[in-house]
Amino acid sequence: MAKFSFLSNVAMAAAGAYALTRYSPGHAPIVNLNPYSTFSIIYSLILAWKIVYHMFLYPKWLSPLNKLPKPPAGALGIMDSSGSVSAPGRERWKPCVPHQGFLYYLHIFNSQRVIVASPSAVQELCVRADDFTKPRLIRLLAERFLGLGLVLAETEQHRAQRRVFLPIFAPRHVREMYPIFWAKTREVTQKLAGIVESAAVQGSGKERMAVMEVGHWSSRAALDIVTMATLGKDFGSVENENSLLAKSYRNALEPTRGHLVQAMFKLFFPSSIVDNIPNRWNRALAEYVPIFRGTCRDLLIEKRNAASDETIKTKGKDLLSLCFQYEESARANEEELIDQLTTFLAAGHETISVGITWAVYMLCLHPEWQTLLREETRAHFPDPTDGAGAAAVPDPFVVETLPLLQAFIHEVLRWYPPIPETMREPLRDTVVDGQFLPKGLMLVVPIKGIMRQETCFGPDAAVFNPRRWLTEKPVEEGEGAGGATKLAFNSTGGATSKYANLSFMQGVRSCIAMNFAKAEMACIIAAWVGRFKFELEDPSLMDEKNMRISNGSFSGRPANGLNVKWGVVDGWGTKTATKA
Ligand code: HEM
Repeated sequence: MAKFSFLSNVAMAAAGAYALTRYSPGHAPIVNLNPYSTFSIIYSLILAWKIVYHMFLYPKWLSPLNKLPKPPAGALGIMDSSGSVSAPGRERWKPCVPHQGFLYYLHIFNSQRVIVASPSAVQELCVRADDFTKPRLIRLLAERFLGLGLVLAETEQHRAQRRVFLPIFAPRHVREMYPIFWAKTREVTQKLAGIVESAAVQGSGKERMAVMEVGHWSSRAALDIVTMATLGKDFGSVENENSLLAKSYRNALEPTRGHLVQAMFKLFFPSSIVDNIPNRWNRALAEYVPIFRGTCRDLLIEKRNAASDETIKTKGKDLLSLCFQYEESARANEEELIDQLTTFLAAGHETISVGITWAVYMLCLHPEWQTLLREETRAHFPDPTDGAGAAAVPDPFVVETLPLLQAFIHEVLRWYPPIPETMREPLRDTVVDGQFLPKGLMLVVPIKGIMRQETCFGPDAAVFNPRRWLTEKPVEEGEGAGGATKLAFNSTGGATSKYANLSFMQGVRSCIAMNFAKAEMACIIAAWVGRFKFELEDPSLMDEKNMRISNGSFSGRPANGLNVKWGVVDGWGTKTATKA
């Protein structure tokens, strides 16, 4: 894209115009034109040549990548936005195209892209993290609100940040967060149960069901949990959907197709121009990003003032304390600390909300799993709607090993990974798995496509089957009868390689909060399936082919939301729980 640089074109045209009018006026493109017109003509010719060369000649005929297998369908025209290159499209056609781990296609404006589709090639991208950075497009899309936090930082800066922030997501520390997960889970579950009950009172009362959009509620709960767990502050989004933080997040940070298109424009034109176009995305960013970042700034100041005791700043494991440690070790300034806070809020909110939404969709498609999970979770979780049970918290060690719940969550994350694809860009010309990849090429890792390939998850990879995460194990002595077996969770799911299991990616750029995410999802899904039964409002969605998936942001979620009929299931029974 650097070849398209706006400034270099202007400079070349200006130099050409100057040279022609100054030294050879008789040979200016059209005799007697003034320098401005000469400049315009030369500029147009440069642009036209670059467009023809970079958009047609090179990608379609001259690029060495052209020899790689390609999508079988889809006219690769100037605006190549055919279905064959969309994320769901890729996943559909890939198994039909024989490949050696790499596929080539042309994206918008015929920009070249290579899909990295084999675990061994993905492994190289993960292991050689310093050679493959996040592409410029991703930085342009997210930098304005995330800054250079952990998601966007690269190489040495990334390593320094990751070292500092790892402890907050260590398994032991995540287990200490269960009271937070559970308190918010109780609050949202009680609120939803109340809505269902009042819908039943107002309606016929027979059905005791209410239609609610799953993503709306999972998003509110996830935002509160991530702010409580990382910033120690409840912004009350479950209580009030228009709470300041929820509203500013929705309006400024929620990724939309508009933001993506705007970021693409920045590949061709300077950010200072694109960011100042008077459109609704820029207006929203200008209005709400300062509110969001201002909230984070206030929290930092509050914590700094409160932490007069140096040990709180240097030994604490909460995010704010770690921010102070980062400030000291990396000599970071306040804006960089705010970058970290916004990064964690954004990365930890949308993904979980999307994961829970897909889990409820899968429960609707597979009602037998509602029954199985309800039985298991009611036996091991306290009743979240029991007003008197506020002090009871599920035991993290039990939750981590509950076979059915864990198997179900892992299969949902395999089948509908909240981040269905990611991208990388080689920092220099390189070779991966024997394939030459030029510097700056956009590499697409089709996380979802890979996890649905038979070569990665076995012959039934293209089927939703939580049982792939279960193994029969002999019952240990002291547990019961000799020779008997029990179901146990197995964490590989039968994947042929660690690098086939990519819901959270792998290596040093993998999700830093994987344990946190799984624990939070376990609490919410257990509480909801224990208390509610689910049915799709639109029965046509029982066929997954009718489910449209949004493709305009980092996460893949139901394009039109997920409206589900929620019904309260009475009873809960005795539960095993620890006291907080
Ligand atoms: C089910 C929920 C989640 C899923 C599926 C998920 C998935 C991922 C994936 C695939 C990546 C790698 C992205 C890439 O390389 O392009 C990633 C990175 C990251 N995630 Fe998550 N994530 C989840 C939840 C969370 C939560 C709750 C947080 C924070 C509280 C979080 C914070 C991050 C951060 C900071 C990174 C960047 C790590 C780095 O580059 O060192 N994620 N996540």
